[in-house]
Amino acid sequence: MPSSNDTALDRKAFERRLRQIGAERYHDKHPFHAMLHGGQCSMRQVRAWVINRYYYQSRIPMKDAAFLSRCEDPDLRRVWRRRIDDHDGGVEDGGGLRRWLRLAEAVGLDPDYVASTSGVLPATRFAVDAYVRFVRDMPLLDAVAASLTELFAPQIHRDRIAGLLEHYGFADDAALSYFRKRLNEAPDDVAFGLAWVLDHADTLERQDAAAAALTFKTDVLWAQLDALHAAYVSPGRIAPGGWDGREGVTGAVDEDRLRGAAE
Ligand SMILES: O=C(O)c1cc(C(=O)O)c2c(n1)C(=O)C(=O)c1cc(C(=O)O)[nH]c1-2
Repeated sequence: MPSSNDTALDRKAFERRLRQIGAERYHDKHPFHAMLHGGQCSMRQVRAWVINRYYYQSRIPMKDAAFLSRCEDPDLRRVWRRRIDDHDGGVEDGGGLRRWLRLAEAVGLDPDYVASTSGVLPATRFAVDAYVRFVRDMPLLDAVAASLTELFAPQIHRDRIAGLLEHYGFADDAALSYFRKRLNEAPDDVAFGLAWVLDHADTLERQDAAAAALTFKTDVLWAQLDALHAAYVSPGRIAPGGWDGREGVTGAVDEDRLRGAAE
């Protein structure tokens, strides 16, 4: 929402404006997350989330590469390039993407199937691709501001670790290593990104643009969960091309053990 006068907010007030967007719109408020963290998801629903969310993960380093390709400031590039490393990692150990595939294995999915991204819902693709395009095409301020949903991510990662450990038999340290690692990585990213946005959004017009970018990003995240919920919870209408609940499920998984405490 644009401010009511044409004077830029001071840093503290503008930061409050940004945080308010998260308080109202971040996807931790989506009913799918309540189901997931509360142990109400079936293994089919957990797997659908793992498959679709991988698409988001896989595009994050691509959007960061798009960002770097447009960035003329070596100091900004030096800080930003670490984000690609966080997700892609080195040849031996891999990074966040490989850790996500460990989660895929733990829930009884073939990691190659998940990495192929076939079975991703069309609406998930549209939402995530829109984020990559946004970062490629919009001013750098908007692109950095869009990444600031990560301000709100550590709490959702903590809730997820606790909720999955409590409710699902598949959850252990290896399966959840993606989220634990993000708890260390995200705070540095977000401290830098927030300071950069506060420094550069020095007119009301820029503050409005940054707030709109962050709002857009909350839509990207929310739309992914809406797609998942409509396909695999209610009304259960899977778009053509969406995962059918069987493909990529590894043969010898003991469903009861994976579901564990949630049964
Ligand atoms: O689990 C989540 O809810 C969640 C949310 C977000 C986010 O807010 O965009 C990110 C992540 N996780 C995440 O793990 C991650 O690496 C990440 C990078 C970015 C970004 O926009 O650059 N967001 C997020």
